[in-house]
Amino acid sequence: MSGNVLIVEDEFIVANDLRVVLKQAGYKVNGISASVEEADESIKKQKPDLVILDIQLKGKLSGIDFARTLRAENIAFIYLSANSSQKILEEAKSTEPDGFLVKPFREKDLLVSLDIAWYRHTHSLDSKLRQETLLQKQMSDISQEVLDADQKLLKMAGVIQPFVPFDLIASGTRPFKTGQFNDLAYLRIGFNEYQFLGKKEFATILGLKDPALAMVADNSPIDTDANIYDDLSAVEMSAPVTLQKVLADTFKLKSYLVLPVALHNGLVVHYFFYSRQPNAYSTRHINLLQSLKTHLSDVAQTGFDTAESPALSSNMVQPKNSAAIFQSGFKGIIGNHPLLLSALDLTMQVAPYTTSVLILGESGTGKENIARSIHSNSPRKNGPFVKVNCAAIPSALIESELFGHEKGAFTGASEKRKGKFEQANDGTIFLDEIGELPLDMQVKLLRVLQEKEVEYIGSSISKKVNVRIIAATNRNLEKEVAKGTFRLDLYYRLNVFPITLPALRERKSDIPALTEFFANKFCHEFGRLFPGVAESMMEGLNAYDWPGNIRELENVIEQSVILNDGKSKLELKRSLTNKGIESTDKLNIATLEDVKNIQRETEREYIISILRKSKGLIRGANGAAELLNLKPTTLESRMAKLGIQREDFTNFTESNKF
Ligand SMILES: Nc1ncnc2c1ncn2[C@@H]1O[C@H](COP(=O)(O)OP(=O)(O)OP(=O)(O)O)[C@@H](O)[C@H]1O
Repeated sequence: MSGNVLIVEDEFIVANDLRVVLKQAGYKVNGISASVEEADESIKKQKPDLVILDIQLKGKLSGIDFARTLRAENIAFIYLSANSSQKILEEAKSTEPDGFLVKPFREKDLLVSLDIAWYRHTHSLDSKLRQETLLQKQMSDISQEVLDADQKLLKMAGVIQPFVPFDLIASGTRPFKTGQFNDLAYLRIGFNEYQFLGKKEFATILGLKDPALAMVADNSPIDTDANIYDDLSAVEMSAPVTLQKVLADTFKLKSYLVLPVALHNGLVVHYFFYSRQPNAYSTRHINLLQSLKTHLSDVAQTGFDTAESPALSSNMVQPKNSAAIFQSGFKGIIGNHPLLLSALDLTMQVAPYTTSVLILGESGTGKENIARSIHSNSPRKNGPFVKVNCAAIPSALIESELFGHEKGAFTGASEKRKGKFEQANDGTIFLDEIGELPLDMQVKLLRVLQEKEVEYIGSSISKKVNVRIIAATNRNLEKEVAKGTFRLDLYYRLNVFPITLPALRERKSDIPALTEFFANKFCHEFGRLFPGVAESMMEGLNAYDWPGNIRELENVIEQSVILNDGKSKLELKRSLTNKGIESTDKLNIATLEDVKNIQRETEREYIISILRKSKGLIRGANGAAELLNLKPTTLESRMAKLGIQREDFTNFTESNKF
């Protein structure tokens, strides 16, 4: 990058040093400001491409305050601070900086940080602009289609969702003429699935007949401008019962945004975007919606240009059985909890671009599935998807594994070998457990990210690669940065587009669908009919906290299927209650491996007890396979996995010990 830089720093010596280094590197320095007031003046006179921003400044306002102005103006900025404490990092992070530099810093670090910041800024800005242009086009197409109002609103909901995420979208004329309730709404029930709510449905769901329905709607505040309500309980105070309050109670909504739009016939239609997240909306959303006002007005024109809405006769879009929610475009991803859907929105938003993605979430939350979805929804889908588990490769081999080696580069390198980056050429590389990468490898990875080329061990020739990078970790990388075990520059480079996956305990409403999905899968795998899940088991699954997330649930269901007799409903074979968690604490369960060990042990004990009954007989009448209703070959392979030997049970007597 070479462009205009503004330095906002109150220590003159540091600021002057920066100016010299930047000039030598070919940047134009717009000026030095020692306070937010000075910096404000400066950006009004000449807009810089990038700002280097000290956190502690002269005057009342800090760099963090100024960062909000820069964000609103879309100017890239890097923080400069003598303090990289967790608290400052957290506060600074909330302003979405393009980089962070800790004083004292080396000249090289400064230049690398500027490069990374510019990359991050232009990439996210570029992709935002591209997407918003596409949104304008889609909205214009929808407004011109010949469709009923409810169908137009449905289509619009689908295209707006990634930009203004909502759980419920509604539109209706305001102010109300009593008796003419004509709101249309869609409740989000899947990634691309919405349930229609018209007058009839509102009346049923809210338990109100028409005059009451219209009265409740009339009680609601009528906004003349776009507005955000962060706290739906505050709305409750302003009127006895409002439509917003009833909707919030019914659908557990926490915040909403309202946008009034004038129609050609003089009526005003209000669009409402409701979210289950508190503080879900900001002026950024309002600005975007304002830019779509013409299309929003055209869309509403169809439905609200006469007194009676044609959509009132519309049918409800039937929700699918909640037990079988497969999200379209996402292979093997089950569930429709709003937190999961938000992560899927981000996945679809970023998929078409080459932007690096960082997937965050506890172990077993489905990070790999998301990485695969990004790849399969990208233009690289026909290219390779190469997974590297950074935690599983011995540190001595990581470099050759990632970048390849020449023949004879080290002892044992008898052949020239391509590294994973080259194998992933024209496709995607998925760096799982990136938090485990040793520091020296982090430097090398940063180089690949910057130069887009790899160097084999034992060779000085670089090779260009065209690879999209997706990284994942279950660690808190900011903490690792503060501890000094993860490089700040690499963190910023990877963190261009973070996607956080919820833990299973945060999306418990998805447990029944996941349970049914896994139970079906394992019954099919073991050649059994699926007899259903016992109510007691479902209660146990819902009450548990799932430290191992979906992977642990999958293991528990597999175990229940194996240990089930194939006729009765599935039962839990070990206690999963929160009491169980206390006891697991006592058992010192710290990792997923500990959880798996307990599961293995339970299964082992159960199979042993059956083998005792059958006196070591596996096949035939009264054999263990029959008692367990398993194929003998399946039982034998489980026994081999669990280290159980049949011979130990032939001539079994009570004195035998295991
Ligand atoms: N939404 C989902 N629906 C159904 N199955 C899922 C879902 N998410 C994950 N799984 C399954 O759960 C298991 C664990 O998922 P995955 O390996 O992607 O997790 P992870 O977060 O990458 O774990 P780790 O951090 O340990 O690498 C896999 O078998 C995966 O197929």
